[in-house]
Amino acid sequence: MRLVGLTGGIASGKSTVSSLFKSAGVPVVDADIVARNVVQKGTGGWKKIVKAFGNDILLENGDIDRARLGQIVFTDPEKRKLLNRLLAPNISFGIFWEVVKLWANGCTVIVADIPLLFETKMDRWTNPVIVVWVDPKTQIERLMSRDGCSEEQAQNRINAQLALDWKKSEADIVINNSGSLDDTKEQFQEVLKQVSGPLTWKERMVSRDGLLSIVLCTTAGVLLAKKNLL
Ligand SMILES: CC(C)(COP(=O)(O)OP(=O)(O)OC[C@H]1O[C@@H](n2cnc3c(N)ncnc32)[C@H](O)[C@@H]1O)[C@@H](O)C(=O)NCCC(=O)NCCS
Ligand SMILES: Nc1ncnc2c1ncn2[C@@H]1O[C@H](COP(=O)(O)OP(=O)(O)OP(=O)(O)O)[C@@H](O)[C@H]1O
Repeated sequence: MRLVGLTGGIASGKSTVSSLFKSAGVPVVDADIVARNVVQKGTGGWKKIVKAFGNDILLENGDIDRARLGQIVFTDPEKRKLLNRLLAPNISFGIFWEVVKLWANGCTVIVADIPLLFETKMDRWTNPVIVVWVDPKTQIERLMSRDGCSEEQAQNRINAQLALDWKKSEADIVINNSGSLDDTKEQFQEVLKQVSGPLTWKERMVSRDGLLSIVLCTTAGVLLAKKNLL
């Protein structure tokens, strides 16, 4: 199985590229969705947040007030570290579980869209790593326009992550999303070819069918050896 890492900076275009993967039939695990699910009302993640940040962090219906929590953690690095530390195990396990489900269904190429792939060192699990890059001016403009936030708020969010240029330097594949959507789609076609190329023998071994073959061959080998010995 090939687990492709897809990352970048906030509003650099990860979701845009992951939609292209989905349209091409490649399954995507979305860490932002996992991160939302693990803090649903009553879950372990929700309890940890309420304990650490107090009842003030809740909306009237008991859900986490994401806008409020965002305001806190994107302006206070210590609070952000605390939130990250609390949720990291839940999020990594959630991502792992989504991958296992796809693996069990026989998927051989899976994309993991993880904004904090490098920050959480999850890049160790993925190969290749795709970084969706955008120039700083376009990034801040798109972020402000999508989230309706001020330049200062947008900059705080950008500063909460490792520098996008550094991520670019660590990437196996870079998609430059500073231009038009068509431009990105064109680059994507090349990336898709690379990512869906033939699996290496190691990747074949860890795919579901590869592992099943190993188990079957080993069992057959043991049975044959036993028969010969008797
Ligand atoms: C702070 C929260 C409540 C803000 O919620 P909101 O709905 O406004 O944003 P959303 O979850 O859609 O995230 C938008 C983007 O913000 C960035 N981001 C989110 N959390 C973080 C973080 N802890 N540090 C840096 N950037 C972050 C990512 O690029 C993400 O794609 C929320 O992002 C959260 O709970 N974050 C902690 C969980 C986490 O680490 N998520 C990232 C998954 S790897
Ligand atoms: N090539 C493009 N041209 C114009 N707008 C774009 C392009 N790519 C993305 N956008 C817009 O920029 C915004 C950010 O893109 P997107 O949501 O894909 O980023 P993201 O990296 O997934 O963000 P986040 O880190 O917050 O999850 C969106 O409003 C999207 O529609």
